Amino acid sequence: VPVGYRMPDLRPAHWKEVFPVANGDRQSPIDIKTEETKYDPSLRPLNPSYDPASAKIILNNGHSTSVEFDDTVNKSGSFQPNRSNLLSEFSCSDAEPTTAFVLTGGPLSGTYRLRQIHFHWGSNDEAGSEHTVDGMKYAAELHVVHWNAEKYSSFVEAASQSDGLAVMAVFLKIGECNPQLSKITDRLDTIRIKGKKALFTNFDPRCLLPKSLDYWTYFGSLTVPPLLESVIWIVLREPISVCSEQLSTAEDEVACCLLRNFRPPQPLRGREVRRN
Ligand SMILES: NS(=O)(=O)c1ccc(S(=O)(=O)NCc2cccs2)s1
Ligand SMILES: [Zn+2]
Repeated sequence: VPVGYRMPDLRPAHWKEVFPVANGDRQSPIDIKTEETKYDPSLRPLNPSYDPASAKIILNNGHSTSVEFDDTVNKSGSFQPNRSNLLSEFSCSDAEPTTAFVLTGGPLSGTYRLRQIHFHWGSNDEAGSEHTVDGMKYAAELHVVHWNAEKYSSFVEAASQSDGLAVMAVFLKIGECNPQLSKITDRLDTIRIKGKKALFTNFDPRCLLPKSLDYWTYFGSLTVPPLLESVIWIVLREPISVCSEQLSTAEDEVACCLLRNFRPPQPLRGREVRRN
């Protein structure tokens, strides 16, 4: 390390020194005050449909564990379904096998393509989620990251546009063990150190979603640097369950870099939180 080089302080309170947008007026996460959310009849049902074969790798990127998907299919949908590549027996829902991996409906206009999923957790079962509900923290939070592939030609371009990204957030609460989640936590030992990645496919994120897809939605930002204010947040109201062992596996396996990777709630700055 060069003499005199001062490692930047990576704690959330110092991010504004490197990313001034941290003090912006549409930062995430937020505390969702349920009494102040507004019912909006124009909000449509969410329609996630994912192709399990588009899952590619599991990655420890230093601040979270993520599953990366192949989001390069061109607009014409060159992927042709057939028995062998649909692996529908891997699907957890009786939904029709799909050839896309997109999120449509909800508050979105257009088609948002799946890019990656990742988790935020804490060092114990009491804290870990980024969004809170009436001040209550969940044990962890899953983020399903999509980008507006209809309007923009790449994820990085979309990430700098106000309607570029759509992230579906799912709360994890301590309860029954979650066999779908085990497909990920059982692989964490293969990516123990930062930057490590491993093959990971035949995974349908729909299997991690709760029964109800009712949601709150608001305009916000990435919750990690570069904190870009380009995210339409869709927070599912029903949590999924995870057992302590699964969460402690995650914390133990990759505790080195991920012990506490959740940003505290940010000022609402007059924004509205709508519900369907
Ligand atoms: N917690 S969250 O859902 O807000 C995310 C954190 C990281 C995300 S990313 O992997 O999509 N990279 C985001 C980008 C990096 C550079 C340009 S955009 S999304
Ligand atoms: Zn996240």
